[in-house]
Amino acid sequence: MEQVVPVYILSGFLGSGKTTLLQRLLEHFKQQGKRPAVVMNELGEVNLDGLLVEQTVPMAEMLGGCICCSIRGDLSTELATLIKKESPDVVIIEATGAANPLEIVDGVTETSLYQKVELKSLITIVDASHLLELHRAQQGATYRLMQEQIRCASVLILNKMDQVSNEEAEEVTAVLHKWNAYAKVMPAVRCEIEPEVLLAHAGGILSGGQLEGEEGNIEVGNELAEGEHGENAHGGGTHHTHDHVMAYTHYFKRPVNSEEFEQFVKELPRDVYRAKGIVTFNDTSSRFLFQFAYREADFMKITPQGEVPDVAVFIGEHFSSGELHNKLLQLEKRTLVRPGTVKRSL
Ligand SMILES: Nc1nc2c(ncn2[C@@H]2O[C@H](COP(=O)(O)OP(=O)(O)OP(=O)(O)O)[C@@H](O)[C@H]2O)c(=O)[nH]1
Repeated sequence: MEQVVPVYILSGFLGSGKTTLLQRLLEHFKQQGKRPAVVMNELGEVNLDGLLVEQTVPMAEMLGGCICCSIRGDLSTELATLIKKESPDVVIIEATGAANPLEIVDGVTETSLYQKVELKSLITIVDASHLLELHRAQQGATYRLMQEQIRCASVLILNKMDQVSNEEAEEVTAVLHKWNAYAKVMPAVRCEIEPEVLLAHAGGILSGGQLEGEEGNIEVGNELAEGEHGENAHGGGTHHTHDHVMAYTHYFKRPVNSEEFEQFVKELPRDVYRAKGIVTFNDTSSRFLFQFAYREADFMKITPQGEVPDVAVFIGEHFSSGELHNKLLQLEKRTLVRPGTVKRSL
């Protein structure tokens, strides 16, 4: 008889730590002798997170849009095809950080109509200090989206605890309990949680109906229905677009100077809250994967398998992609004028 394939959804705002957790879970399943597969959704046109996942892991990539909006209909088809082709023991879906998780729940449940899948849990990862800052400001589309991701979760990972004080940790934990009284809250640094413990707590997805019924108990329960989030035509009546979120993908034509690039990343406009990419510098010997999340940048040496272009993706709200484009072009031009600068190691 056909096995029922368990499916886990990883939700959480951009840069909160979804890929970090994905890597841990994949390792765990493999140690158990299981064959995991991944559905990965990125707002940009290239799957940079995918490069951090071992090539032996079967993966369906949904690029250039968000599962919950523009390419939502594809999720159930992609999931079904992946299961048919690869016969995995378990599937993990990593949504874009901008996704409304209830729409993904819908997609997975749709798949279960023609394929034996069981949605096991929706794990939401929260960047502790980012949430705290937004909660103190009490406004903005990002704040409301995070709230939605937290409310839908069956388990919550309060990540990046290394960046908050004890008092702040208490304050942000209280916010999570207030918004979602049902989910277990697990504090973590780099999502370091015993997978068995995490998966044991990861039951009981809240359905849209349940959420509606519970709104009276939850602070600012229906805020997502207002403001920048408009209804769209997908049907179901509760879908909210997030057209305030935009992504700019830049393909580099030539290497850039590492110090100038670091400076450029440091000076990114505040409305760019996430960036990542692969760059070749003219003054280092290796290529680098760079990450920028909540104003922190990180550079890692990388040797990508196969043909991977030099590319950077910027995600944020209402920023000028033209301005970024011009600045990057200038960096590229400058290295044309000043070739062969001193080698440095990052
Ligand atoms: N200081 C700190 N950094 C972390 C922690 N967890 C993850 N990071 C870093 O935060 C950045 C983003 O982590 P990811 O796991 O890529 O986040 P993500 O949610 O997959 O990001 P998107 O795919 O853009 O939505 C990376 O540079 C991580 O190394 C943590 O607990 N503390």
